[in-house]
Amino acid sequence: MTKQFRIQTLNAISGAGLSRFPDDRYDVGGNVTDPDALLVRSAKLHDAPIPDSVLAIARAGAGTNNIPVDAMTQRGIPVFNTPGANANAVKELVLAGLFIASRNLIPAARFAHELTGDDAEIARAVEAGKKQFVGFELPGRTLGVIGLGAIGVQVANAALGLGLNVVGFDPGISVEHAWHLSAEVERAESMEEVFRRADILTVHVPLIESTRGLVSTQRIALMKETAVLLNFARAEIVDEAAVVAALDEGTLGGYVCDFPSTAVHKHPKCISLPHLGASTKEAERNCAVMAVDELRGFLEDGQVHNAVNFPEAVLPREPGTRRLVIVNQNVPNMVGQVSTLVAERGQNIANLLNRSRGDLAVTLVDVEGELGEDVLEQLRAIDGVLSARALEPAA
Ligand SMILES: NC(=O)c1ccc[n+]([C@@H]2O[C@H](COP(=O)([O-])OP(=O)(O)OC[C@H]3O[C@@H](n4cnc5c(N)ncnc54)[C@H](O)[C@@H]3O)[C@@H](O)[C@H]2O)c1
Ligand SMILES: O=C(O)CC[C@@H](O)C(=O)O
Repeated sequence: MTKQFRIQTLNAISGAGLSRFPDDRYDVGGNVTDPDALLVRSAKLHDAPIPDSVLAIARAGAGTNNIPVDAMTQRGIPVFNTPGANANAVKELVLAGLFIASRNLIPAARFAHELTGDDAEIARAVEAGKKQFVGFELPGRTLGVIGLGAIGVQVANAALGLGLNVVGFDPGISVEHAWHLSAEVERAESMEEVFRRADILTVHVPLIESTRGLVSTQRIALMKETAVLLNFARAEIVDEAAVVAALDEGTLGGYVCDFPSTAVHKHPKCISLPHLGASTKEAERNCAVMAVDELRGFLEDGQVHNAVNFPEAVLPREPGTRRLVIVNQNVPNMVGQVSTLVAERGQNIANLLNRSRGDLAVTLVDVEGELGEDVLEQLRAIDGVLSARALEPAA
């Protein structure tokens, strides 16, 4: 039996999320063809053809740099992500990164793993060898945080609890995140100030053109020679060649990241983890649940919540009405043309919402009576309309 919606998953997605797609109406899986929506984690979509059937894409995670967002915007396709859903998991790994760096835990564990002999020989080797792993304590040191969004705020607040001084920089901090940031976090006047002052510096910005290579040769040159750089955001935010050069020259103390590469994974002053930031059961569940709910909201009701390229557009369904979901360019007279078209058919509009963001707008129109393919064709023919769908009355 053909089901109403088809969802193609391009990564392993937590069953806690997938089970929220009602089985009688959704076909879900990796082999689904002609999908209405794609559900991904880190799968790279830039070079993959995205079928014409796709109405929406959801990223079960924070970063959307693996998705061609601008091209999707041109096609009128919303790209959803799951803000904050994995922030605690990343915060915990960043804290682990702090301890890994401050106490030389990975080389120390490697040393212990390699010990040979009986217990007495091991005990002697331990006492002789441990001096090479002497670390430092955190209270009184300064953590620099660049990017105070869902993750950066949690990292900053937790670091205060460990006795660190925290200095942060984020010129675009949201009101919501500012509310959650401790007043004890000092606000830096510039990014360079953070690089200069940090004993440990951590980056929590998205990978976009303006943040690519943000940790550059010039900025690393501002850092203390003993400073440690943490990168649990994206590999490309850091100029790896510059980091390796600074580590080799002794002008940077260490690099802990979530992104192994040929440049760093075997370097004696680098620790890299295999992109584990969001890999907890809790984060995988939170992200999957949020992403599935966002897709269902859009497919079933035309609602837009947490899209990175679309305006928020949330309008409860008007009982008994059919809903037009129109994605259009944000230009004058779109709503006028849509409502005229409906009125000329002698149909009443029970409710209407028009929301815009940049060059794009979403128009939801709840209409009394039938809506056939003819009205959709007329809507799609309006200059500036990118897509139009009609939804049956809500169950
Ligand atoms: N390692 C992992 O598994 C993992 C998991 C989750 C997120 N991430 C990465 O971490 C990034 C941040 O996640 P988040 O949930 O905190 O996102 P977020 O959107 O809540 O926060 C990002 C913050 O960065 C700020 N920012 C942007 N450009 C900046 C700049 N040039 N200087 C200073 N601040 C800037 C923004 O204003 C925003 O407040 C994601 O985009 C993703 O790439 C990695
Ligand atoms: O899905 C993952 O494992 C990683 C997700 C992470 O990189 C993100 O941006 O949220």
